[in-house]
Amino acid sequence: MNRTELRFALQLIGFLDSVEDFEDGLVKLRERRWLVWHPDVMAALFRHDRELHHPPSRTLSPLLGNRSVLWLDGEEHTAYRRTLAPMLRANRYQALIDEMVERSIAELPSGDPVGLATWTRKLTLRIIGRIVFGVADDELLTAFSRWLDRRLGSRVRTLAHRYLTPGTTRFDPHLDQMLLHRAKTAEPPALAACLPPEDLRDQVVSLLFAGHETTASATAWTVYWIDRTPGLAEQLLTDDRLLDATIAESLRLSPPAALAGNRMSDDGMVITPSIYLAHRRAATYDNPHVFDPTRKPPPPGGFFPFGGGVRHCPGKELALLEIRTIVTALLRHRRISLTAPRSCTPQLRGAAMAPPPSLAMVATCRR
Ligand code: HEM
Repeated sequence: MNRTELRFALQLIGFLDSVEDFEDGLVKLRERRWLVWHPDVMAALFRHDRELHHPPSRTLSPLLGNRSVLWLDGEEHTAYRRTLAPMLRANRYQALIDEMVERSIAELPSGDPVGLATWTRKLTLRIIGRIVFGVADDELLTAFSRWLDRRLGSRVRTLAHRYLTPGTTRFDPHLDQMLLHRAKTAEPPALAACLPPEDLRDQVVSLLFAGHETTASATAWTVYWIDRTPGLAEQLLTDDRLLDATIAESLRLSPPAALAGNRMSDDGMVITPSIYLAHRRAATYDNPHVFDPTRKPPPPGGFFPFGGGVRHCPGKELALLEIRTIVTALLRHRRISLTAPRSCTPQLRGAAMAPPPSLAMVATCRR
């Protein structure tokens, strides 16, 4: 590994910040591997995505398994996406999400701090757990979170998991057994009943993982930006379009996934799209570091928090519905303030950017 790749691997956000001003919007990481974020290159890449390969992530494949949807390719991938699409349609789950959000907010202590990202992670995992299994099982989800946290719960753990014993499978047989039992006994129309039985473990783990980490971070970042913007919380109570613009602007400035999945050409050239850098490009956005929900829409290839091409996130609408529902309910029922909003360096969990665990929310009941 050369110096550039080492910095990219060990200090992802620091490295991305250091190349932010590269006008070409691309940087060579090593021979035949490029990091790209120029909007024209991104738009072309996503247009030709079907012709490219999608190699497994070195960090995630030992956890999610080799048969995860995240790196299935070709016809298998297309068929799997076709099965998944109707099961992830957001409007099927509005009532379920409303109920779970109301319950989680009612459980919040009034006036006492709770870790913001920890709370959103627990709630979004409960929601995707119900969607996948059809029933609530907090014990199983707690065991799943613990297993994931041991591997990706901090930057140090992510790096240790990735580089100390690279490629070693990190399944937990006991947890897998519990997940498979739950998935096999799921009542239709729960999602697990529609998954291919031969890859069930890898697909269940992938959906639980992809379906909550990013949504939890996006929700927490949205609450963070609302807290940092005087007067915004009150405006959002009556302006739904401003709420959607606020969520979009939070996804721009604090994208939960700093990178989209690697793409590889037939001759082995690897391209890593950087969502983080595309969203901060000065030639694309005026004052890119300023949070401004009234911005005009970005050009094609300039905004892609959910990735793009044939791998674009199938949970996008579901995620946006969750974020909208959680933020609206929080603002309606509670007066929110954050305890450490100025020291908010993102925490890396895998390639996901979450607010640090020290960022706490105080949610006082509205009278
Ligand atoms: C704010 C929340 C979310 C963000 C920012 C996000 C972001 C992403 C990104 C960047 C990718 C990679 C796309 C690419 O390589 O071009 C992806 C893939 C994926 N996401 Fe999401 N995601 C979110 C929520 C969800 C939810 C709720 C689900 C529900 C299960 C989900 C399921 C998936 C799956 C299965 C893939 C793999 C798709 C494939 O490779 O074909 N995501 N997501």
